[in-house]
Amino acid sequence: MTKLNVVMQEEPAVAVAAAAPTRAGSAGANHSRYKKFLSRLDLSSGGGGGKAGSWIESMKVSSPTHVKSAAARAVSSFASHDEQDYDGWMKLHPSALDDFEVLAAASKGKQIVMFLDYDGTLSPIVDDPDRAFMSDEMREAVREVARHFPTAIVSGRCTEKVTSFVELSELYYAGSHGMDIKGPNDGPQHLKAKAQNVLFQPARDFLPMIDEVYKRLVETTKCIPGSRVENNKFCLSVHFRCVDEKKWCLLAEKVRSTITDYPKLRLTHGRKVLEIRPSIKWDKGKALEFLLESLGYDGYNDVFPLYIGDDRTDEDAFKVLQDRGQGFGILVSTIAKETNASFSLREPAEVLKFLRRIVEWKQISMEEECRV
Ligand SMILES: O=P(O)(O)OC[C@H]1O[C@H](O[C@H]2O[C@H](CO)[C@@H](O)[C@H](O)[C@H]2O)[C@H](O)[C@@H](O)[C@@H]1O
Repeated sequence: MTKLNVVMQEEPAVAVAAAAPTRAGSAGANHSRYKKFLSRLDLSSGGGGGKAGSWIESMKVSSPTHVKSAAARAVSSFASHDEQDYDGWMKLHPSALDDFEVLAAASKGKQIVMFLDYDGTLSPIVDDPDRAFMSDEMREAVREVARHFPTAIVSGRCTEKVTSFVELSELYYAGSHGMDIKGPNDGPQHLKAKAQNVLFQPARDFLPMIDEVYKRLVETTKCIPGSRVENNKFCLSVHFRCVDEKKWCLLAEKVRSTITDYPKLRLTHGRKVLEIRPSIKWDKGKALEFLLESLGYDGYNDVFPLYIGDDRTDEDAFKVLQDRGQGFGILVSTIAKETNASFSLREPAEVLKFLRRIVEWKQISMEEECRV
């Protein structure tokens, strides 16, 4: 994994503190507030802590005083602001648009299977999670992708919610961070036939517990303006995007004290969101493997999975691809971040361009094959 001047997305201030002394004052304040917030969660110990020690670790890595790796120093020694750091990072994680030909050549003769995260990948990040709609252009691009390649949406949201946003019945959906997998109801015949078998819910036993914790969290956090608890069926999201930073520690404390009573749950985090989920060995990476197997591609060398995502939870899927040496992960990010992805795209608008490009490329390849 590349070690760089790593920052956690949604914490640009930390990066700024490292790179732009002029803004270091407010960045430093932000950073220490965030550290306090994390320590309130006491994530490194049991009682719902789970793997959150790695969360604390990533805070340390993103700290301005963290000693950079040799690679990071080589890349960023000349850097004096964020954009230069990003340019260095881009050399290691090139744009999937600029290097499209490289990516396409690597997939030549192989079956591409497309995996797409939803929030921050297909739809822009907005304050209200209920209004994170994808554009009609994006929907059309995903529809076209699914006409050419088996396609799955892999999201932290519950399957019903993300399906209602995407509105394409020909896709696979792996909601609740991959804990609720459904096959297409519609679409090309070859997908429909295989999809009949696809319905997997490894955390079914947790449903009553998740419901109970949801009610408790709604109650305990209601005094914190802007906070919001989202029931994602097999997991929960506690949003703090609209919470005054001064109240983050209080929110953290309330979440921590609630889930201490549930040692079978663990806490992770995403973009201004705390995520509570069952402590089972299941994540977006496992969901990707499950879907590849369901599609009949297990042990099949000529498959080329592409996974596009923006969040920490997508790293599990990038890691699976890296370990299998198959396909590529593409990270959506405007900042340099530690990642297992090979390529990058800056934002959903670039994802749209990439999806259109890959369809166009596939159509041209098919025409060429017909001519031969
Ligand atoms: O795996 P994803 O599809 O990326 O889902 C992850 C979380 O996404 C949503 O929250 C994020 O997007 C919201 C809308 O733009 C934003 O307000 C929030 O701050 C982000 O964290 C979703 O609401 C969560 O339930 C998902 O876990």
